[in-house]
Amino acid sequence: MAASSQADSALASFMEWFTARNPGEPEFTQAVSEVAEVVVPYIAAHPEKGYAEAKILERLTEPDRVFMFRVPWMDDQGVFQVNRGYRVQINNAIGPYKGGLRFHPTVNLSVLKFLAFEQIFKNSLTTLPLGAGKGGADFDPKGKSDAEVMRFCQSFMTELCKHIGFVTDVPAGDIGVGAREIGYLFGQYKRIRGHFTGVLTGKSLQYGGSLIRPEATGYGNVYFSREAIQHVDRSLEGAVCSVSGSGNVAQYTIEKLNELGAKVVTVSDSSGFVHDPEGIDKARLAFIMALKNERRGRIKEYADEFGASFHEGQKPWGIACDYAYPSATQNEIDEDDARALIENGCKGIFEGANMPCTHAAIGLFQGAELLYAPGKASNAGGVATSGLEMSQNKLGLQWTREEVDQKLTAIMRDIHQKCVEHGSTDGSVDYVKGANIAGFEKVAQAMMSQGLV
Ligand SMILES: NC(=O)C1=CN([C@@H]2O[C@H](COP(=O)(O)OP(=O)(O)OC[C@H]3O[C@@H](n4cnc5c(N)ncnc54)[C@H](OP(=O)(O)O)[C@@H]3O)[C@@H](O)[C@H]2O)C=CC1
Ligand SMILES: O=C(O)CCC(=O)C(=O)O
Repeated sequence: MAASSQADSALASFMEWFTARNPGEPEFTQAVSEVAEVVVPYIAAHPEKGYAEAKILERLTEPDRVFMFRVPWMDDQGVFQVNRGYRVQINNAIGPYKGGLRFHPTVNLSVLKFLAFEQIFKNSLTTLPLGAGKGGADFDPKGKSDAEVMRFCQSFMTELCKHIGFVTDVPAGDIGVGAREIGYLFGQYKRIRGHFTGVLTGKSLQYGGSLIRPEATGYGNVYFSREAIQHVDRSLEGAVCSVSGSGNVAQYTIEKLNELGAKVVTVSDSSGFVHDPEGIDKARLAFIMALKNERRGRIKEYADEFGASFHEGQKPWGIACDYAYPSATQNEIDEDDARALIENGCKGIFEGANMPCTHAAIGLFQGAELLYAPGKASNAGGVATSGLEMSQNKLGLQWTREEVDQKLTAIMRDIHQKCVEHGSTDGSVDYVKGANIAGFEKVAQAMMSQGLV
């Protein structure tokens, strides 16, 4: 059999095995098939490494363990409430389990397994000793009082604290989990275990947090995009950019794009998007930060304040831009959105969110030969800076803003370089291939060295 048809049949049989084991898990299946399309042929092309016999990819898709637990709490009216909490510990070959917690009504096992799986490759790319995990709950912090969020976090941590620790599993934030939630979670961990350790990252500065961690995912994505754009001899200076979301990642993506001379014309939340052709400058971004981080309001208020247009229930991808930075949630760019971006002259997509593009959308981007960077490479700056927070906690030191930013910049440059090294053919870079192979190799080698565990 020719090598390519051998690889095709290996891929088909791997995906048949995988889907039979994970029925009804569409997000997890999507994330695994994207990786398998690259990694199965790579394994087949390198029989000398022994990865097929050692079933490395099969083992990577089977979490080490999954915790699922009841989270009972009381609302402000004195009514009992029950949510479901999770922690997926998927792989610790290169370091303690590491990855965020998501509080959102759509959280389920498929979503968390996809996020944990992506985290394996992302964390490997950071160059730091970080294994992979993800967790969360189907709890919606929106519309809840601070007291309700605190009671929920305390109940969630009362169970979670049995399974995490500074050298075993170090969670952080994700959608719906920011500085407020991390504070309540850390307080409850310390109260129950009596340990003041860096068991969570994304902590506030007064109790062991790192400078630049809040900024790191957005800044990191922009640093990565700068590398990719320079690699094709272009620049961000003067570029028109579209950003989705208005949470942590979106806010600091906008801040850094402004600093580098680009103009951001969109921002969104789950109720719709705002188009501001004048650009979201520093003052307007400060309004978004106060709106979202303090008043916890809806993005429509931005349109009312600055006379921009608000498009209820819609996504921003029909607006013409040079570069797009999806920074809200999974599958927010489908085939139609991808077509609109391409037709309007978009030259690059840099994923701030995890898996924001559907499989079909990625196919269109790759066919159109624009720059397409998967989140596991481009949004790795957040977890990388969490790794730097862990290092500072171990040393009992706090590095300056400049020191952390320099390390983040170097890490993003290094990740870009690895993508170029593993993803280049005929002068162009396939960032999906580069990120998946580079991320896989390090973990696979560690697993081979550690035997059948
Ligand atoms: N925080 C981090 O360090 C990292 C985050 N990421 C990823 O970045 C993305 C954003 O995370 P983050 O900024 O931290 O989260 P936040 O909770 O701070 O913000 C999330 C933003 O996305 C919007 N959003 C969420 N769900 C949907 C939806 N179904 N449809 C439309 N909009 C939606 C929210 O709107 P609304 O308020 O209306 O719900 C909000 O504007 C996620 O995919 C996350 O996994 C990746 C790496 C690290
Ligand atoms: O900082 C972390 O540990 C996790 C960040 C995260 O959840 C992610 O990279 O998706």
